[in-house]
Amino acid sequence: MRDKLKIGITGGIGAGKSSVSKFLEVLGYPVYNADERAKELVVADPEVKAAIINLLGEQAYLEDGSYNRQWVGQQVFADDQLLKSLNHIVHPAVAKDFQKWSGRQASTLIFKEAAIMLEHGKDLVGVDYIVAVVAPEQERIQRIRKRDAFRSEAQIHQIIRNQIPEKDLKAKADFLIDNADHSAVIPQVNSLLHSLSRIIQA
Ligand SMILES: CC(C)(COP(=O)(O)OP(=O)(O)OC[C@H]1O[C@@H](n2cnc3c(N)ncnc32)[C@H](O)[C@@H]1O)[C@@H](O)C(=O)NCCC(=O)NCCS
Ligand SMILES: Nc1ncnc2c1ncn2[C@@H]1O[C@H](COP(=O)(O)OP(=O)(O)OP(=O)(O)O)[C@@H](O)[C@H]1O
Repeated sequence: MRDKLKIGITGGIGAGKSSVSKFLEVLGYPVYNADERAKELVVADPEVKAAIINLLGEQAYLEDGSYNRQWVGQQVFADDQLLKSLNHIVHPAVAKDFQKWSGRQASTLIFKEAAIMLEHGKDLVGVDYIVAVVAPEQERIQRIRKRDAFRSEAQIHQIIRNQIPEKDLKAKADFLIDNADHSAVIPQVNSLLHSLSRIIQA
């Protein structure tokens, strides 16, 4: 019997990580959203903020101190090296923050949602198993065009190019959730929870 099981939820842009995470939250499970927390930490953590300004310049922040996401996104998604350097600053801070957060959770089963996960390995990300949410690339592009009107189609392709290819994601993940437009996700999440509860009780 395990005292805590940490599960990573990952997937490419528009695959449906947040939709699956929201469903888990509705069921009462704690979910740490790494993408959201990263955007808070780049403002709240003075060391992270200084390192980002050193990397990208003052323009990374707006006059009111908020993170200039749109501008930063334009810079880093078009430049692999710059994205790597930004990851190098942000990811260790997120890993530390996740560790603190998980220590505060009473639940046996907790989740961490993040875009970047299999690129780093389970140990570094601090999870025991990884769930990949997948959907066909064309459907993902259509969803993002609808959700993020400010993003050009070129940027969506740049982001996809910077994420792990779906065939590698499928091969490396411990569990898969197929979130194609017409697939039923809720029964898959229920079956995942059933498998995880068996692991906890083993
Ligand atoms: C580059 C930033 C400013 C863009 O912000 P913006 O609000 O425009 O986009 P958003 O965060 O919604 O991301 C858009 C898509 O790109 C994906 N994405 C985000 N960061 C990365 C990354 N480092 N590598 C690959 N894909 C990424 C997201 O999952 C999403 O699918 C922001 O994503 C960022 O600071 N990323 C670096 C930190 C990071 O790696 N976060 C994710 C995991 S901790
Ligand atoms: N099965 C589905 N059919 C149609 N639209 C969907 C489906 N699942 C999610 N969407 C929509 O697609 C968009 C992307 O979903 P979601 O935000 O959950 O993906 P994500 O993997 O978290 O994306 P990102 O990496 O960009 O944060 C959202 O607008 C969501 O409402």
